[in-house]
Amino acid sequence: MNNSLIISIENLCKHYRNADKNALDGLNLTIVEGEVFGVLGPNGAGKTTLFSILSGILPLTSGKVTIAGLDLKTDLESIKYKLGVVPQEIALYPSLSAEDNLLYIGRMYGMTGEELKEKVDYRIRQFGLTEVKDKPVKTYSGGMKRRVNLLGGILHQPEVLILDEPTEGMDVQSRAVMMEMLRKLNKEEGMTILYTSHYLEQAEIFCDRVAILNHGKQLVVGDPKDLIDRNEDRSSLEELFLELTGTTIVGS
Ligand SMILES: Nc1ncnc2c1ncn2[C@@H]1O[C@H](COP(=O)(O)OP(=O)(O)OP(=O)(O)O)[C@@H](O)[C@H]1O
Repeated sequence: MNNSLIISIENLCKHYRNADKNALDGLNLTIVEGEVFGVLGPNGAGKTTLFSILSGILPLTSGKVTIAGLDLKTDLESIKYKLGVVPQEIALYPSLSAEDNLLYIGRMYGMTGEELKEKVDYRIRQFGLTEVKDKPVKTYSGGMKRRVNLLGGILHQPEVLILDEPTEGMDVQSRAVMMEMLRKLNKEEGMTILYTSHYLEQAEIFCDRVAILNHGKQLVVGDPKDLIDRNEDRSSLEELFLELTGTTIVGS
């Protein structure tokens, strides 16, 4: 990990029409290249809103966001190629195979021919999907579909990977496989990862830094171990989360 800034969020606010308060209320975060950054918070804290803005799905109300030096307001088209966005829902055609789904996604990113084929083959081998690659996705286990879904988000070799609850609803074993894939992408390929999870134990181990949000504001940002150690009576991120938000996280 080096110290170059890859995402900068300055005074970001989001106000939904007819809402009585801001969903994001003056958020300031910086994320450096190669970092694994966790955005944590109870239901309604603003995590999905933040990720939707960073992914270009939702417009921001005010503030400034840059990704890889590009301004989100004016350079969205170029940013699209720097970002890999992996939604929680499976964004695949069920009757197509993993290979055909990935070829299709690759073409949407402008890849073609041998280059595309090689990239798809490589990812399929790398993440242990060779045996099932020709079978329709609808015949896969839930965990396997989520793995293919992830591959769809990284085929174009993004600099930043944005994941909303990548292991939500998975069994323990599939969760471990998914986390190992993400660890590889971060450690071996240097992908910056921005992720949210309800699994605080997982976030504590996986993240270089976390931000805990509530009501659209950041309550604390830092290395989870340092944050926990600031109070010697505290022994986990879960305890810190409870202290700050007054709630245990739903879903853990
Ligand atoms: N389309 C919308 N219109 C109005 N208000 C919205 C809309 N989407 C979200 N909100 C509100 O914005 C706030 C932040 O919601 P958001 O979904 O970003 O939170 P979250 O942290 O992702 O929650 P969860 O963990 O439940 O997914 C909440 O108060 C929510 O009710």
